[in-house]
Amino acid sequence: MEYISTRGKVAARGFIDTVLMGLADDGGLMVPAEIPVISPEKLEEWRSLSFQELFLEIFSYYTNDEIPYDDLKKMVYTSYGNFRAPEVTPLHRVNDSLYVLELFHGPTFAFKDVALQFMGELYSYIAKVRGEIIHILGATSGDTGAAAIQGVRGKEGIKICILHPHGKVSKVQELQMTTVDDSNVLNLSVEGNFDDCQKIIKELFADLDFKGRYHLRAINSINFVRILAQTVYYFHAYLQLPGSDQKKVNISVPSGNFGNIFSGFLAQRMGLPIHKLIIATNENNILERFVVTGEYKPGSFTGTYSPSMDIQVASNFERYLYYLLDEDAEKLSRYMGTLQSEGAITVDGELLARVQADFSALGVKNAQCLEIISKYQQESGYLLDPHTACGVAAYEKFSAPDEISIAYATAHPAKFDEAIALTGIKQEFPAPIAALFELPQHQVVVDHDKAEIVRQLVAFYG
Ligand SMILES: Cc1ncc(COP(=O)(O)O)c(C=O)c1O
Ligand SMILES: N[C@@H](CCOP(=O)(O)O)C(=O)O
Repeated sequence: MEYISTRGKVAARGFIDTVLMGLADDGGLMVPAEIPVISPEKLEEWRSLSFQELFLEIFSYYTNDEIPYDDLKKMVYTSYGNFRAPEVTPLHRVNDSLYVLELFHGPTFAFKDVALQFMGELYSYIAKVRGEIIHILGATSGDTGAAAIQGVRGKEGIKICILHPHGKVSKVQELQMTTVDDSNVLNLSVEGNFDDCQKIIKELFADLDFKGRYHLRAINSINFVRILAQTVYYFHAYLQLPGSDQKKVNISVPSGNFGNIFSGFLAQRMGLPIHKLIIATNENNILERFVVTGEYKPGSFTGTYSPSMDIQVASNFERYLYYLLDEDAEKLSRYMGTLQSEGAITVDGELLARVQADFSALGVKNAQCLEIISKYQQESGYLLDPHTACGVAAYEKFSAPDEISIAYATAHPAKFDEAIALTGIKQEFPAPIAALFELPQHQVVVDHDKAEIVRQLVAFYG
């Protein structure tokens, strides 16, 4: 398997070089040159596999044996050994037509742990085997940062710096990141929003001299391995679901940076028979507007009860656009140029019809988010986090009687008690979360100023 850039201007790379490159050197995103297709017979064989076994099967199509099987197996079993559920990502039945896939049983109680526990092991392996220096630079609206730090804290040969928007992450998210006192971790708390943080790190990755000199590596979903690791639970969820061989199966995905839903799009292209892929967003509804009208136009930033999805510029949208444009890198580059120069792009006619066949989308208002949390708590005793509640609201809008839906529970409700408390529901924090409130915090608050951030990075990476 070779990997190429959506913008078509980097030479094809292997698996490990693609991981190390992160953002493609031409400013695009790396994608597999060809998506492997899994036959229905093979899928049936996979029904009995554990999460870890499925992971190894799926990765075998992508890694070109650059990592010996036993080494990969060891990394996979280590990554998921500390999850609190033996199934890693268990399915919870809410009612006959709705299941919730609990993606929050990892160390930081959010879906990011699934890919980032593995990426921590992978980077550590690459540092040892290839002698590569791994200086991770990431941006977060709260969950990626916590999970990435947890995945690499204290690991030899790795340093990690995470930018988060100051005061715009939940208290638990902030504590998860800033109470880590390992010397290989730097938290920069940026006066700005997530889009500002993401813009700065993308500019630094695009500065090839800076990227090379300081060995910058990506953990955000611009890195293809994040996307690939997330496809595993699409397969696992579908194959675990009772009745998935008889009924149409929809998957509703709380979405912000478009990474999780893009993993679903990839799984679908690999042959997983997902019926509707549903994009659930909040009041930052750029993705809903795109699916409904064809216009992709970052708007003004709104703070919501689901802060991890407070994103206007969705990184992986470029990967989707590349496939929508039939893998035409020149056309894609023109569209991205227009987005840059005019602040918006529009698709219409046959292209828009294809977008609407690929996705359904709903932007959920704050009030509806809280109503859904209260409703499901009262009706079934199941407490949804605010992001998951957006996914459940979208399931309610788009599911038909002959279908089963899986809504992704992307975080544990304890991470977002500020919103849960507004419903009047009192929750008990799991012990590892409660313990965070006793620990000292380590972070540097910086202005939204690239030069200042660069000074911090140079001092940290050395
Ligand atoms: C809890 C939660 N739900 C949903 C999302 C959105 O996922 P994505 O950015 O992959 O679209 C995020 C952030 O990524 C998140 O942390
Ligand atoms: N919601 C995310 C934003 C970053 O997304 P990523 O998937 O590109 O890492 C977060 O929690 O930080």
